[in-house]
Amino acid sequence: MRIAIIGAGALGGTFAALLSRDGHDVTVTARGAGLEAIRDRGLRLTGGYGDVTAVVDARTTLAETPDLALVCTKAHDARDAIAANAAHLDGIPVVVVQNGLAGVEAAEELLPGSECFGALSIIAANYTEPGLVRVTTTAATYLGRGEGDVDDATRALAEVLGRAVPVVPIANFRGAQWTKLVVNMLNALPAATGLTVQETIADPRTRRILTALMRETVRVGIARGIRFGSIQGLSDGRLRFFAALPLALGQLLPRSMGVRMGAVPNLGSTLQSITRGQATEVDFLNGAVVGEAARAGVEAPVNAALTALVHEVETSGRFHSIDAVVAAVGALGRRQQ
Ligand SMILES: NC(=O)C1=CN([C@@H]2O[C@H](COP(=O)(O)OP(=O)(O)OC[C@H]3O[C@@H](n4cnc5c(N)ncnc54)[C@H](OP(=O)(O)O)[C@@H]3O)[C@@H](O)[C@H]2O)C=CC1
Ligand SMILES: CC(C)(CO)C(=O)C(=O)O
Repeated sequence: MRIAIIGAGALGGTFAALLSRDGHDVTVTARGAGLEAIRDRGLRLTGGYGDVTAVVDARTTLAETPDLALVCTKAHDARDAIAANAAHLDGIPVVVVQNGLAGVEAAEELLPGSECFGALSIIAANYTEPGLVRVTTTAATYLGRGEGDVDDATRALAEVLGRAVPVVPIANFRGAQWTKLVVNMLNALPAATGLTVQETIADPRTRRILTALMRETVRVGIARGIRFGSIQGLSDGRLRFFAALPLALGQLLPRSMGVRMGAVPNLGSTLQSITRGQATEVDFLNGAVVGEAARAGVEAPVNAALTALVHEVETSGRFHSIDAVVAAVGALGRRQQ
């Protein structure tokens, strides 16, 4: 199959290399140093899925219409990247591989002739240097669309992609985006402090704030009438139970996520943007929780505080100490026993 990957960074690079290894004819779009490196040395993947050097067609925008495309940019770059390639994307199936709640709707709006799907990946991939990606945790990617059952098109697509990388078709994709949003509460604290995800879970002070972030997100989802979709053992029932627990007990949730993630240090995709001096997706993650809370007429103070802290790091280039983060959000967390 001719498959295009729009945005060959950490996850896009992972999918491009693994789909190329599976025999597909892969084109990637990239820019700057990434584009140069992929053209010069191929797309290099290392870590959990083995070592692959994929020779792929790399360009700034597509020159031909592929059979299938995966949009793998960060959320804030997705609209521009889709628009720049719309002439060759509109009409073909498009999978938006993206965290947050907004990705699939944006693609549907910009590509009215396409069938659009969403993919929620639990893979942890580190864009180590231009053109080089290291997979630090292997895990499933969940594919779906809408709120209903798995349809035939989703099942067929999952089968094609699943030959290259583990892909699970899921029902209630919309609800699963919310479940992934809860998982992505792992991202902001590393971006605010420079700690890895594992260090964030290990430290009792950051783990407590992380639990408060996750619990607040589930409570906002409930206030918005969301039925959480099942991914990675997290179901609607389990999340509702978690949201009712006191913070001390709720900490079992991030702890179990840390165990699944394993020991290879994971920066998370938001801290990776910071280390590259780029804008982050925080407005689409913690910021989205704040926006959804406002729509439900409730508050999300811990998510609001973390959104502000990450924006401060984006601007100053300096991480906050754990003590400073505790001072900024600790009082909020303590109020929410
Ligand atoms: N990394 C991970 O482990 C995981 C990430 N995710 C999610 O997957 C999505 C992608 O994240 P991730 O792979 O980490 O992001 P990256 O920033 O590593 O990769 C995105 C790539 O897209 C490129 N890009 C952006 N706009 C364009 C454009 N217009 N044309 C061509 N290339 C473009 C970027 O280039 P440049 O470098 O120049 O900005 C970058 O290389 C996010 O929503 C993230 O939250 C989900 C699970 C795990
Ligand atoms: C699952 C996790 C936390 C993997 O790193 C992720 O989605 C991200 O980094 O954005």
